[in-house]
Amino acid sequence: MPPKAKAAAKGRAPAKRKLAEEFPPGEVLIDTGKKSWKIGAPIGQGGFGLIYLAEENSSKQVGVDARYVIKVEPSENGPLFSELKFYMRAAKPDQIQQWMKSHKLKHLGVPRYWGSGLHDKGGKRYRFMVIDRLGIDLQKKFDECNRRFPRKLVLQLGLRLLDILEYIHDHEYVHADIKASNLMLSHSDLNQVFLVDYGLAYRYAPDGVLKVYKEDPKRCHDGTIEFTSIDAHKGASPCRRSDLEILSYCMVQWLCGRLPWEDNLRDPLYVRDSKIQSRENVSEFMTKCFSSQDKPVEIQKFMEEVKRLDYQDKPPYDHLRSILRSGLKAIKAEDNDKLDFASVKGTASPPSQVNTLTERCGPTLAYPPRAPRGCCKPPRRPQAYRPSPPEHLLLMPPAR
Ligand SMILES: Nc1ncnc2c1ncn2[C@@H]1O[C@H](COP(=O)(O)OP(=O)(O)OP(=O)(O)O)[C@@H](O)[C@H]1O
Repeated sequence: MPPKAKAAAKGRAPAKRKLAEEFPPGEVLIDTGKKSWKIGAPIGQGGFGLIYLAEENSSKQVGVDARYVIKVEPSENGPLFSELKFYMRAAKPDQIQQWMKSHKLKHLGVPRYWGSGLHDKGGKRYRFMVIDRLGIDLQKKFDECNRRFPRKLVLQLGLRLLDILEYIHDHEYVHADIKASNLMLSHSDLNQVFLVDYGLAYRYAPDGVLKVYKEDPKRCHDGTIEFTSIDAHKGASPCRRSDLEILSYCMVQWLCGRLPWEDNLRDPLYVRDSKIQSRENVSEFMTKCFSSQDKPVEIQKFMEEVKRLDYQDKPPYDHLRSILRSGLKAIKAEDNDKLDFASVKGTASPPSQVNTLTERCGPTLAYPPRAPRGCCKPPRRPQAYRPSPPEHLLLMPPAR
């Protein structure tokens, strides 16, 4: 059981992290490279901090079409610090540009990192990070589409994610929390999708040295319960195959609306065992999720391929891409760079239950919290369990 859940089970409230207080529009922050940034309206709230619209500092106010956002957290909070290290190591604009050129990609959905620093206000110290401003997240799109995405769209999203994962894996990181609410469309181009929230990203191969498999009972079930990998359920640090396993659960949920274990997310051992059973018999798992005429053969092949991977294996990205492309071919579609979110005809799946880890850790709110049209309650957003980073990490100087 994770520490926070353990505290809750014993009737103690989990230790609360401080939220950044709201800065007024016009506040100027200076990053470590001496570049100054002006803050606009807050547009998002995560578990630990706020996200503001931002622009390079000038005499103008920051408008609604700002190109950047600034994520701010009290400096002693760990999550932004770990995320910042990922961005500094792997998301510099030149680095991404070079990769896109060498891999002949028109788009790579990793938000660019533009700067970071510390800002003092009212006797308090805040850490901030400047990244690309993005638009709507795919969980909202999924709910708008009656919790089903068309097959073509799912395969296209799978292809985009394979590009993203190959890039971040090549830069020594795994994401470990892929899900619709962590996928956002570009603010200016609704055909571009980005993977965000690197708060749980893990450096699985520091300086090229792969971590070895080791189960830690204190870390069991890290991630978002419905999608997290079997490795994470067992308390092992996430690896490349974990990201691909999570992606396959996401694709299945987007296609059929609901994963078989969503009826009992309160029981992490039940979820773990259901996933282990599914891996042992992928064909039976597919039968649980799809009717015989709707069964996407390519997803089954994808899962069989992922199942073959050992903990330290490098995934066969090209082969996995070719499996998803064969699915597009089977429905006479091609990957034409357009993401079409038209709803799928059919019955909507009932909303999934709230998971216990979420309830115990306390949900994070969208800012401002918004209900979908015709609904009085916001739909449940799958929540990640975030372990506190070790103390020594909080004291480390930022990565170069
Ligand atoms: N680059 C971005 N551009 C625009 N909005 C963003 C961006 N990144 C995040 N947001 C918005 O801010 C909200 C909070 O994002 P953040 O990454 O801080 O979340 P978090 O702390 O990881 O918590 P959670 O995963 O629960 O949302 C997101 O839900 C999203 O609506």
